Amino acid sequence: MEYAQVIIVGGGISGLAAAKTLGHAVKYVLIEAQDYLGGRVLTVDAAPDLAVDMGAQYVLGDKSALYKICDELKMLLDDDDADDDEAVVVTTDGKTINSELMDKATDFWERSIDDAEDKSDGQQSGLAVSFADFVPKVFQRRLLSCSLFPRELFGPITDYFMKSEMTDANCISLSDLNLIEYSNYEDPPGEYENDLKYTGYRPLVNYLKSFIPNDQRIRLNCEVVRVKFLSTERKLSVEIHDSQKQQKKTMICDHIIWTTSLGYLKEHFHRIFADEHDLLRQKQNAITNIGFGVLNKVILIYKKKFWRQSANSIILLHTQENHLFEMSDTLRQLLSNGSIDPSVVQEVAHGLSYCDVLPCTDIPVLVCWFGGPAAITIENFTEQFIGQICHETICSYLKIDQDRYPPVRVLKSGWHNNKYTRGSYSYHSVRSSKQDGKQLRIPYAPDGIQRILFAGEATHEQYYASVNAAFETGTQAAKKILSIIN
Ligand SMILES: Cc1cc2nc3c(=O)[nH]c(=O)nc-3n(C[C@H](O)[C@H](O)[C@H](O)COP(=O)(O)OP(=O)(O)OC[C@H]3O[C@@H](n4cnc5c(N)ncnc54)[C@H](O)[C@@H]3O)c2cc1C
Repeated sequence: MEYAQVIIVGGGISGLAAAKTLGHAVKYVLIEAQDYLGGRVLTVDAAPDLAVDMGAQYVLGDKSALYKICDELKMLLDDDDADDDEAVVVTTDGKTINSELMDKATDFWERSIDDAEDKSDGQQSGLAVSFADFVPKVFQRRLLSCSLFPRELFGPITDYFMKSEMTDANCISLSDLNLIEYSNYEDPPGEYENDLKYTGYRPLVNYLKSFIPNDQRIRLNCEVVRVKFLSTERKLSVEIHDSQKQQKKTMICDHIIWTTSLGYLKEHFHRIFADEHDLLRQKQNAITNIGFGVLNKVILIYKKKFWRQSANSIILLHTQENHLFEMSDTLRQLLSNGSIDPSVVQEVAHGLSYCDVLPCTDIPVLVCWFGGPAAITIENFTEQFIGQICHETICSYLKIDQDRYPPVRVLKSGWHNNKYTRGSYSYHSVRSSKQDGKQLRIPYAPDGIQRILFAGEATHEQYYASVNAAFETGTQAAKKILSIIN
């Protein structure tokens, strides 16, 4: 039976950072269920000289260890003009809203979160407080107290901020987002969001992979399906399913660094560790309680820009609730070919509130963000169909003929249907607490020695849900193993 000192489960940023840290001296193998390395960091070629990220897109915190590496790899966009750019804010009937008004609303939203956080501090401890119970109400009171905002915009602006928050926090609904834990969240140190150049995150994955001494150490298309501690031998037995060869194989090791997503653990934890009752007991609540939501992108690539040259984003304010734009023949055809209920068009159109203009390229690219239930809906239809709805929604709000500038390519992510991810990243739900986070991180030591170390985005204490979290937890788990081995 093949033996390795360490088996790393998962070849996302956490697993790759662990491999880099273990270095040449340790005999390790990295097992990855999919056919590529990077996991939720997935860069695809969209056009000649343009790669786009279907997962993580920003480097968070310009004082972080991860940022330093990305900077050295010259991956970061040095966008001096970015400060002059602003959002195009437009309503259903094509009215443009002054972006300063949106800035004011953003300030109100942020202050409402602060107020709500202070208020929730005073709540009885142990009582979970949902984001939805406080923030939107406080926000609406602020809008009411300010004469700048027309009454008819209260609802659409609140709806926009709620959708943005659902997208950022990546929760199923704001009623499920734990306000107390939300306020305890700390961003990676430094400037929050930093854009990447046209190469996306790819150079980071290649850089981390370059530390793996030879390809024998990487097993792609291999899923770890069962783990058992052999108490007599004091070793771990790891059953692996190779989906290409359609073979099962068992390996033996001393330690595991486990980096799979929380979404994957929610589905498979009990099966994989069925023999390890203490471990099941230890982590069951954490895995059940901590939230794992879905965030998806639809990327529209155009030949020509049809939005304002200096716009860095497009915000759609849905001022007419049940409004549906006049569909083009192309969209009608796609609907009837797929026998699709037209209500899907409405759901997707209403779910779209925010698009980024990709700053790293002269090619016109819009990144449309979907959170909450619409993020799952869009996974069930083709790129062409969903892309066409996004395109026509944007055109209808901007009052542009939808046939004049059709997208030349559409890309769509599918993080929920990906069976090795089952969503995008973690958040604290109203059922979870700091204690659950701690339980998720705790290593498993059946014989008093830490045998299975848990790493990955969701196990970071402060800034879970980020690439930084994946990188740091993978690095730390490997350092811990080095200290045990040596
Ligand atoms: C749409 C989207 C946008 C995001 N935007 C940002 C952003 O802008 N900035 C940011 O910092 N973060 C962002 N994130 C979050 C960031 O991508 C993740 O936090 C990070 O990449 C997680 O890395 P990881 O190594 O912990 O997990 P993963 O990347 O999920 O790696 C785990 C790996 O384990 C593999 N695996 C699963 N099960 C098994 C098994 N049984 N056996 C073997 N292998 C297995 C999976 O295939 C996967 O490759 C975003 C995520 C998404 C989805």
